[in-house]
Amino acid sequence: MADISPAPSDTTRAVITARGVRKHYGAIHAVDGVDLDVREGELFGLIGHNGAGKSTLFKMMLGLIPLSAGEIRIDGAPVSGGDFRAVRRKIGYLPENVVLYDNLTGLETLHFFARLKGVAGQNHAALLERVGLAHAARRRVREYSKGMRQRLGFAQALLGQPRILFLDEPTTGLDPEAIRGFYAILRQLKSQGVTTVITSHILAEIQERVDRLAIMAAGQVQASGTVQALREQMALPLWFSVRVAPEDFEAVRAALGSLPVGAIEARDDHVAVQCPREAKMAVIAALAALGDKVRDLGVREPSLEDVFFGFSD
Ligand SMILES: Nc1ncnc2c1ncn2[C@@H]1O[C@H](COP(=O)(O)OP(=O)(O)OP(=O)(O)O)[C@@H](O)[C@H]1O
Repeated sequence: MADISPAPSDTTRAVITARGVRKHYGAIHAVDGVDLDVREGELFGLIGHNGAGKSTLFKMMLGLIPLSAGEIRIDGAPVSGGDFRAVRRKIGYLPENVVLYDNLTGLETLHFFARLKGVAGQNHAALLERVGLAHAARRRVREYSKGMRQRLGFAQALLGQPRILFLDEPTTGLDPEAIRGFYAILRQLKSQGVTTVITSHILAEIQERVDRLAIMAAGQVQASGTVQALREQMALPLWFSVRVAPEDFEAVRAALGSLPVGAIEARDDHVAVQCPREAKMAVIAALAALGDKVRDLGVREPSLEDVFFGFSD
């Protein structure tokens, strides 16, 4: 399901800023000079190979581990400064491996985390219902499935109605329906101005849903922007799928003969045409001139996976 709410404009204030951020563990440069701005109300994706530095960057943004160099500000406050305590209360965090206590029920878990976070006055039963766990509120976590644990982890991140959410691989273990429900909640939160940073390895899931994203590799941001901007920056070709009768395959070739298209491959009931973005409209015009011979036409944009491999390899 595509996110149809508008992306925050370029002028929206940055809630998270990172400048020259580094984290070294001895000789390992886990994060190696990251500059990043995340705007208020934005749903921002952070993607990268295993070990690219995403979780380390998250932990620094949360003030959980010190920076080796650089500066991160959340809501204007440096994460290493005294003012960050107050900002910390506005942040919700779902770690990659959320630690839950098997002997507690779902409700008790939320009470426990609420005390730990110092937030009171929230209806925990309603929060469990929001993440689809109302039926399991009084069951012990030891009886929870992987997806239920993940939902409970998400619920704890939402305690205290945070304005900024850091979610590290939040959809791991969720079934497709739960993933939809999860993003529906993120959209609601976004409409209330909540800023969310999310990591995921499931690129197909993230590409339709984030406003902007950053691709990390070897501790650095290789590229950032909207999925469409990254596609254009990579100048990856599109693919047309032109459905025609086999006897008309040659007519398609001939119609495209003078255009700067790439591969033209005849398949079962269609011709696949690789096309640079700038030739897209000329190709459509040439195919339209074939009239009824063209029975159907599809265009496949490069996927986020194509873009990802282009930037991260
Ligand atoms: N406490 C630590 N001590 C030493 N090296 C570490 C530590 N934490 C992370 N690293 C190293 O830093 C690099 C980045 O790790 P990080 O966990 O940030 O990657 P990631 O992008 O979150 O990976 P994944 O997608 O697998 O979760 C890796 O090489 C990792 O081994």
